[in-house]
Amino acid sequence: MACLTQSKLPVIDIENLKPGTESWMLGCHKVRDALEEYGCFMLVSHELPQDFKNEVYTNLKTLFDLPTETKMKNTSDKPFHGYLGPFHTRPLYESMGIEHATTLDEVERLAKLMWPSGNHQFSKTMHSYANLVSKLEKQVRKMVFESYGVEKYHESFSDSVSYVLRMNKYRPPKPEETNLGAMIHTDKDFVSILSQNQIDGLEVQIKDDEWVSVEFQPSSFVVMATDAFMAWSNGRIKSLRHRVVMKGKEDRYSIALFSFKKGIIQIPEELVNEQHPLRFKPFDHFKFLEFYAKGTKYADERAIELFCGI
Ligand SMILES: O=C(O)CCC(=O)C(=O)O
Ligand SMILES: [Fe+2]
Repeated sequence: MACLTQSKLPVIDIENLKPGTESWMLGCHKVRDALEEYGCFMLVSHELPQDFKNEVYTNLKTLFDLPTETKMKNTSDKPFHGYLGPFHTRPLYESMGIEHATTLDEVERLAKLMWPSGNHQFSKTMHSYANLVSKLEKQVRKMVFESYGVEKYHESFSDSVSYVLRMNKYRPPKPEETNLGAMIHTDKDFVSILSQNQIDGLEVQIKDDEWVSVEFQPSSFVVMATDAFMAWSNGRIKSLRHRVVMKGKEDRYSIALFSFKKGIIQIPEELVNEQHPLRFKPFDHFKFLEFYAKGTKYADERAIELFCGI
């Protein structure tokens, strides 16, 4: 049985670091070390003041309080991009995706589907949130690229990134029901950045058999490495296994910003050498998502090994 501890994850403040300075480079190495060793870290950001966070989560509650038929109107050609309702294997969970959430028109498109005359407050708030977090995502990626000495690939990579904002709600279990909100999995995007309302429930596997329950610090996000980030790093970065376990009697809300690279992800040749022979073939990120959605054997990092491992 896995042992559960409350030990803290690395906490890294990446604000006010200027590229080119010594403190920036130190930060780059801290971020990379955390992702290699833990597959995640707690990112402190003062750009998420409590008032704004309250507004974001008030809007989330309004969204999930809508009738199921309304929420189901949000569909997408891409797997895991639309509305996902409760399911017999995960009865506590429902989730709504916004594709290209950093574009106001796209957030308004969802709002018009949900409310007859749109919802200006919702659109404005969620669009600001997506933009704020996408800046953090871009900075984290830049810092990792720099730490590996492959920053020359960062700009063109960023030009082909698209973001999905995935809003999640977990209700507490009824007696006799499972308390598992989300089963053990690794994420399939590139970098995931997660925040939550005040209800904890996220658990991460930091060593082979050690599960840690995450206590979010005020004004913080959890940054998670994914299968695609692991493959890009030629296996150096750890794809984080995680799950959600509901403990209390209150609803839990969380929001993940997922980055996807349109087209092919190449493993930088600089990351291949004698100690690190090439482990993954170049792969199409959205094709990997489709492969996973069709139902592979594994919900964890073994999925990408099957898809493009050497
Ligand atoms: O709600 C959480 O804390 C985790 C969500 C998650 O793992 C996901 O959306 O992939
Ligand atoms: Fe996840």
